[in-house]
Amino acid sequence: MAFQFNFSITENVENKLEILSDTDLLLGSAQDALKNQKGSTESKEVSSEEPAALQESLHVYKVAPETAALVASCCPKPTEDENQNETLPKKQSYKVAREHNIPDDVDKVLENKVVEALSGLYHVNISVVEMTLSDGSHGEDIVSKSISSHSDLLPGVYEGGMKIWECTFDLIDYLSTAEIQFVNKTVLDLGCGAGLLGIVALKGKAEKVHFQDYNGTVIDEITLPNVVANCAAGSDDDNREAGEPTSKRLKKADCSPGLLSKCKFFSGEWSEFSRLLSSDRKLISNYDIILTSETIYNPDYYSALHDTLSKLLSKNGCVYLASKAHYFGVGGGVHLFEKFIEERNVFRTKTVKIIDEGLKRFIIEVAFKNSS
Ligand SMILES: C[S@@+](CC[C@H](N)C(=O)[O-])C[C@H]1O[C@@H](n2cnc3c(N)ncnc32)[C@H](O)[C@@H]1O
Repeated sequence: MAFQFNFSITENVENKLEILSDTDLLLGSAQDALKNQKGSTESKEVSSEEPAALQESLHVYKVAPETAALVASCCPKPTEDENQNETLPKKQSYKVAREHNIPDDVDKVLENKVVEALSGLYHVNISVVEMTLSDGSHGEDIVSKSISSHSDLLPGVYEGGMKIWECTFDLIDYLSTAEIQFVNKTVLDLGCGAGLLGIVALKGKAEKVHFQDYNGTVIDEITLPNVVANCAAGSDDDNREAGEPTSKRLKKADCSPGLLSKCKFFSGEWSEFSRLLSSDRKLISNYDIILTSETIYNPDYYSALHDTLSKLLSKNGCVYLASKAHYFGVGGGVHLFEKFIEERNVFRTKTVKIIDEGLKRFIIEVAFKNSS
C-alpha cells in the first residue's frame, strides 16, 4: 500500500487542548521541542497538486520520501512482541489483543498528568503525555515514531489514538440531541483513543463500558486516565460549569470504584480483539451499543472492522459511527464503507446526521439486517 498519510504541523498548541480539526496535531509541544533541538523550521508538507482550500481541510498530505521509507520500515517488519497471524499476509504484523488491568492504586494513573475539562468531560492534556513519552523509552515508542515521520497515522504501528478527532464531538452532540439511552446497556467504544464516547456512555449509566484502541500506550496513558478523571469524586457536572479553571493537576484521583468496575480496557488489532473476546467467556462479547468515531479511513481495515462488528454487536444492537465523508490520501470514507457493508449483506445502514461545514461529516447507524 502506498503510504500517503501526513498532516500539517500546527503551532500554538502549548498548554492548551482545543477541539481539534484534523489539520491540528496534538504532538505540537513535543514537536516544537524536537524542532528546537534540531534548530530547524518545519514547514507544512502539502502536494502542490491539491487546491489550496482542499489542502487546508485535509489531515492527510503527501508524504516525503524519507517518511515513506520510515513508515515502510515500521510496518511490515515483525518484531518479537508483535503477534504474527498465520492467516494474514506474511509481511504485515498485527498487534495482538490484550486486556489492560486497572491498577489497584488508581491515583498512579493520573500521576504527572494535567487534567482539563472540555464539553463537560475531563481529559488529560495530550501534549503533556507526549512530552513524558517522547524520549523513546516507552514500550511501543509511538510518540517518537509519530514525530519523526510527521504523521498521526502509521499503519500497523500507530493508528491515531493520541489525538481527539473532530467526529468524536459530532457523535457526542448527536448522542445528546437524539437522547440515546445508555441505561443498563453494554457499550463498546471501538477505536476509542481518548475514550470520550465511552465516558459519555458511562455517565449515561451504562451497565458496562469497554474501551478498545490499537495501541496499548494510548489505553494506559490516555484512555484509562481519562476514565479515572471522569470517575473521580468531585468531577460531577456541577463542578464543570463555565468559569471553572480548565486545567488542573489532580493530586488524588479518589476514583469511584463502582463506576470504574464497569469498565474494561483492551488494546490490539480488531480481528485479534474480537477473537480475544470470543475466546474468553468472562468477557462480554455482545454489545447493545458500539460507538466508533473516525475509524473508517483505511479501506484495508474494512474487512476486519466489519467482521468485528458482526461478531460483537448483539442481535438487536446498534452501531453509531461518525466519519468524514472522505479521507483524502488514505482513500476511505462513508460511501466506500457503506458500499462495503452493502456487498457483505449483513448490516443495514442509515444516515442520521450530516454535518455540512468544512469537510462534510456523517453520523450513521448500523444494525443487523434481520434485527427487529
Ligand atoms: C483516527 S483514530 C480515532 C480515535 C477516536 N475514536 C477519536 O475519534 O478521537 C482511529 C482509532 O481507531 C483504532 N483503529 C484503527 N484501525 C484499527 C485496527 N485495524 N485495529 C484496531 N484498532 C484500529 C485506533 O486505535 C485509533 O484510536
